[in-house]
Amino acid sequence: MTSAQDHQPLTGEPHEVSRIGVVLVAAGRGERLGAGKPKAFVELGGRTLVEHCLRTVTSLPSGGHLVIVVPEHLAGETLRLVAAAEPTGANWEVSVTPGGRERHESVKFGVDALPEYADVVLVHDAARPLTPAALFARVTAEVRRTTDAVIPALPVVDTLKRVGADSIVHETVDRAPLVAVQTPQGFPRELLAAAHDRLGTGAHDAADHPTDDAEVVQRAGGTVRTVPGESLAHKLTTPGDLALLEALLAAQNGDAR
Ligand SMILES: Nc1ccn([C@@H]2O[C@H](COP(=O)(O)OP(=O)(O)OP(=O)(O)O)[C@@H](O)[C@H]2O)c(=O)n1
Ligand SMILES: C[C@](O)(CO)[C@H](O)COP(=O)(O)O
Repeated sequence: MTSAQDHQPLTGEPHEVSRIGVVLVAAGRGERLGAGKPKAFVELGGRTLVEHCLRTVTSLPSGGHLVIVVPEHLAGETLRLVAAAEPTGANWEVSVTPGGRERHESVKFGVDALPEYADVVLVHDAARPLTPAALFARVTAEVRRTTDAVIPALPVVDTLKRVGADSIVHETVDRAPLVAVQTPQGFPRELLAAAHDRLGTGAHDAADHPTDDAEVVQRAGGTVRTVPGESLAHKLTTPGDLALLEALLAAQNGDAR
């Protein structure tokens, strides 16, 4: 496992140095959205979330391998979406693999499906369909510079309160050291793979599920750094987020005209 202390540059043959692995996790059920279908296959501006992410990732000039992790029964549909996607000219291979019951299992299956050459791996939620390509590039550059785990983060802007089960406010929480984190989260491949191997895919107590890969790496002793996140990387979780993302997309399209 690449430890946090190693700090060796990630090098290899010239062709291999720049190509990355991206795991797009899209195998969730989308229960909080309640759209009647898995969230990653919901449409935003006429395209599924999977298609939005596919277009962004395959526009990245590094090239590499994108593995899309989906519910098993939607693997065929996903392959059709990939086949129908406009070519980007970048050097990307795309594959599709079935996910697991929990997010961390889906990530592990995705990492296992990547080719050997992918020495840097980005894990991205399909639920963040408008994430700009610049954020993928920012995270990748910081992983290569530091050989640590790197996650995008935004400052928390609301006043925060700790509330009891009785709805009574107990205290105001100092927000200064708190951030809200996003994806893509980037890792030296060996660090991520070893941390997921250590966690395993067996049944875990629901309260003990890591909600992101940075947590998986931290549990294995790795260092996690932050880079500035992007408001466009907003996550689709509830129906209210869909309206917000539609508005962001419309503003983006308006800007492009
Ligand atoms: N077993 C799972 C669970 C989640 N995900 C993916 O992880 C990302 C973040 O998860 P979340 O927003 O929690 O999505 P869902 O699990 O689909 O949502 P919910 O918890 O509301 O069911 C999503 O892109 C989702 O598709 C996954 O690939 N496999
Ligand atoms: C990974 C993640 O997107 C980071 O913000 C997020 O933690 C996953 O979704 P959840 O809503 O926390 O399950």
